[in-house]
Amino acid sequence: MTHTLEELLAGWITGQRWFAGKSRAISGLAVESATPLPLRGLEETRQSDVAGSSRTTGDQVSVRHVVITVTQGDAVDRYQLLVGLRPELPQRLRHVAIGETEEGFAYDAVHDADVTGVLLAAMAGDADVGPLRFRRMPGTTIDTSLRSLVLGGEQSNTSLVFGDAYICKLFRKLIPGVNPEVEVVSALARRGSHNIARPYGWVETDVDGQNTTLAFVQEFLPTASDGWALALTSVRDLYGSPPGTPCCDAGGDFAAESHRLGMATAHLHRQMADAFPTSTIETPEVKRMVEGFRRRLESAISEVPELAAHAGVAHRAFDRLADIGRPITVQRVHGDYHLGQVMRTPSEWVVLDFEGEPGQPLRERRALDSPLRDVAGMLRSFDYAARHLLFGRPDAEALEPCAAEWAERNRAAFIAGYSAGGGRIHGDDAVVLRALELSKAAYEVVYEARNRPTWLPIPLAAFTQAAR
Ligand SMILES: Nc1ncnc2c1ncn2[C@@H]1O[C@H](COP(=O)(O)OP(=O)(O)O)[C@@H](O)[C@H]1O
Ligand SMILES: O=P(O)(O)O[C@H]1O[C@H](CO)[C@@H](O[C@H]2O[C@H](CO)[C@@H](O)[C@H](O)[C@H]2O)[C@H](O)[C@H]1O
Repeated sequence: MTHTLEELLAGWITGQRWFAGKSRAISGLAVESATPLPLRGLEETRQSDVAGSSRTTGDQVSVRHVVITVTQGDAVDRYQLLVGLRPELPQRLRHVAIGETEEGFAYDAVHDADVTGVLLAAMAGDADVGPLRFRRMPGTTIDTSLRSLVLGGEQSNTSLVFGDAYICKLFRKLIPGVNPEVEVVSALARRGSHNIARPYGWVETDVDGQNTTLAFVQEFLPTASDGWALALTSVRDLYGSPPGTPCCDAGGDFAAESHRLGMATAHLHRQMADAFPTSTIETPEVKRMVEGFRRRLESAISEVPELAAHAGVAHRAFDRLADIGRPITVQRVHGDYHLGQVMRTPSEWVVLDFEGEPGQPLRERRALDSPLRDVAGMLRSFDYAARHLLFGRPDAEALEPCAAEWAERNRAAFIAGYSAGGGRIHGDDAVVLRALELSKAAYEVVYEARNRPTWLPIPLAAFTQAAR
């Protein structure tokens, strides 16, 4: 029996890791637009590029870019999909089937390397396809012959890696407006920054009358390792060393890398300050910012009541910031800075994912903020790296001082690197940093409670440490 695409999608979408509304029932799902993508051009490119290849797209395959609206109670969210249609689904695509429609078998075409090249081809040609605008970054050329694989392990977006040259991130949930990632990375690329992955192009359309980013293609860094994995290797080395070994003597000390990362962060902040407006906020605005921190804390407590026991230390830190009595410099920042967002290439630290904190409104994610917000984010991340590996270890309590020492050593190295790179941290900036760290920890408490409850002790420990 065949179904409409809407009926099929309502069942299928709840099983997708990027679908943000898993906890609520779907009361309506509608296809807002379905734009056929031009595979014929792709086929011609492929056939000339890959002579003798069996990878033909064939006339019987079609792919549509589909925007759906999903209604859940009062909330109406938009998501984008690439829906493929084939008369029959080959074995390799059965795991991504959506279901049988009158037009054929529908499937999630991001997994179909025979057709995803259309994204690169359209971008290379600066094509307008119905309401979709594919754009190539001026000054770049795009190899349209590469085949894609979906990167595993993602949550809110889907990334396709083409060959080992490009990574194309599809922003699944559509938030009207230009994605900060495209905005920031493009601006930094124009300034010749070495600390970003080179942008190649993007896809945009109008949503609610606003130019809205659908996808972004950047250089893929095939030989780079992410900061989180590197830091964990260092922590593992330390925990595997004979008891009493100081961090600096354990194999795999990370402090020199943390220092370099601090320098790279300062350079990036300088480049962002050059590329976008900067300002200062005076006492009334500082107080308003602090009120925002308090609201975040209260809302975190309502979701995770055990945080209430730690509210005192946070409020004291917020009071000190409210009374700082001097203006605070603000600029565009990364906004969700942590070790999983940075990659070490053989020559540089490269920073990814300039989207800001997921779930925050676009206006807030683009707002000018203290660059120390990013410093605070990374400091929290060192704490996470040190403590995460204590979970489930019988000797966790004995290792606790090691964890604290590793985190402190790397936090200090990062701050020293940040200053050496020209980042401003002195005098009472410690007051700003502390408040920002505890506000971030409150965000993390909610993040962990919702996503990884077993990790909740990590951000909670930030409050006990601050009380010491
Ligand atoms: N340019 C890149 N080169 C290599 N790997 C990348 C690149 N961009 C992202 N990745 C990998 O994909 C992961 C998720 O990327 P990210 O931009 O943080 O996506 P998300 O917004 O879904 O968190 C990163 O942790 C990294 O492992
Ligand atoms: O990378 P995302 O933009 O999806 O960020 C979200 O997920 C992060 C977890 O992957 C989360 O980061 C927290 O966990 C990290 C370890 O996994 C740790 O290094 C970070 O310091 C900690 O905040 C991030 O907060 C969230 O927005």
